[in-house]
Amino acid sequence: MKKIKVVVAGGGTGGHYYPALAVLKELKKKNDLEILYFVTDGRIEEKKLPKDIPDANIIKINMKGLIRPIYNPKNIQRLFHAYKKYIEIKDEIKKFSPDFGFLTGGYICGPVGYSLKKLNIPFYVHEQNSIMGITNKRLSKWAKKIFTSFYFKEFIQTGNPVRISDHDIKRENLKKYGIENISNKILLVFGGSLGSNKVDDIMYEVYKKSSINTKFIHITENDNKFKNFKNVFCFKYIDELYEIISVCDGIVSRAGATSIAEIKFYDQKAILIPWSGASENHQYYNALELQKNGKAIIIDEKKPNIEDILNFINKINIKNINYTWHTKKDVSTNEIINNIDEI
Ligand SMILES: CC(=O)N[C@H]1[C@@H](OP(=O)(O)OP(=O)(O)OC[C@H]2O[C@@H](n3ccc(=O)[nH]c3=O)[C@H](O)[C@@H]2O)O[C@H](CO)[C@@H](O)[C@@H]1O
Repeated sequence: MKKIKVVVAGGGTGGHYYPALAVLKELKKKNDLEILYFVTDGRIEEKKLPKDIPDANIIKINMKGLIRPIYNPKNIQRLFHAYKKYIEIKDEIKKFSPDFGFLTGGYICGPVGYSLKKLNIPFYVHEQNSIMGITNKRLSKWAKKIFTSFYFKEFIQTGNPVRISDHDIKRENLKKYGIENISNKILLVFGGSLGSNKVDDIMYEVYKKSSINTKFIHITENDNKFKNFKNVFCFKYIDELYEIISVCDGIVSRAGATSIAEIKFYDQKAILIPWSGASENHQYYNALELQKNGKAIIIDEKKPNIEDILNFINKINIKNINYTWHTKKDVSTNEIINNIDEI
C-alpha cells in the first residue's frame, strides 16, 4: 500500500464535512493514509471525526467565520484572530509534511489553504454548491485543482461525494426507527445537518392534514412539538441517515448541496425547501436541477403551499416491502481520487 500524507479541512456543517469523509474513507481502502484534519472547535467534524476515522490526527481550531454583511466592524477582530490561527496551522502543517491538502469548505479552510500555499504544498478544493462560497473563491486562485458538484466552466465537475453503506440496505431496516408497518408510505423529513425550525413549522401544518397511514421519520430538536402525531417518529440526529434515504419513499428537506447529492444518488423523490438566507440564494439554485428532472418540487419557505406538499406526497409510490438498495460505488468520490496527482 502506498504511504500518503494528507492535510484536510472541511466542516462547520455536515454539508462540508461529509464529502471529505466520503473521500477519505475511500482513500483509506487502498492506501496507507495518514490524515491531519483541522477541525472547528464545537462543530460537527470535531464531534464526529474521532468515531468516523479513529486514527486521524486531529487539531482543534477555535475560530469563527466572518459576520455577514462583511463590513461589520467585529470582522476586523475576527480576521486578526484568523491570522493568529494561520501561524499556528502553518507550523503544524510544516511539522506534518503532507503530500497534499484536501479542503471541502467552511471558513476553517481559509487559514489552512493559505498555509498550504505559503508552504508550497499542492492542495485541492471541493465546492459542493451551485454558487461558489467566498472562502473557496479565494482559495481557487491557489489550489492545484478545483472540483465541483455543479457545472462551472473553469473547474472540474466531479459531482458531490456521498457516504455509502458497505452493505445492501433492506426496507425492513426502517423498523429500526419505530415503523412497524413498512407497507405504509414512509417519508424522511430533515432540515440539513443543523435542523430547521422553518421545516418543522411547515411540516407541522402538513401533518395536520396528512393521512395517518403516511409515516414520517422526522429529524428535529423540537420533538415535543410533534408528540400528538402518531404517524411522526422524531429523532434528534441519525448518523447513518443514508440507511433511511436509500429505502424510504420520499424526502422532505432543505436544499443543501450534500443532501441533494444523496437524494440523487439514492434515486429519491423530494420536496425541497431552500433556506432563503443561504449566500447568494445558493440553496434555491442547488434545487433547480432536481426540479427540472421532475424528481422534486421546490417550496418557498416564505409562502409555503401546504396543498402542493400534500399533493406531491400523494403521488409518491410506495416501495415494495422486500425492496433492497444494492450498494454501489460513488462515481464522484472516485472522480476526485483519480484527479489527485499525488495519489
Ligand atoms: C446552514 C448552512 O450553512 N447550510 C449549508 C450547509 O448545509 P448542511 O450542513 O445542512 O448540508 P447539506 O444539506 O448539504 O448536508 C447535510 C448532511 O447532513 C446529513 N445528516 C443530516 C441530518 C441527520 O440527522 N443526519 C445526517 O447525517 C445528511 O445526510 C447530509 O449528508 O452545507 C451545504 C453544502 O455546502 C450548503 O449547501 C448549505 O447551504
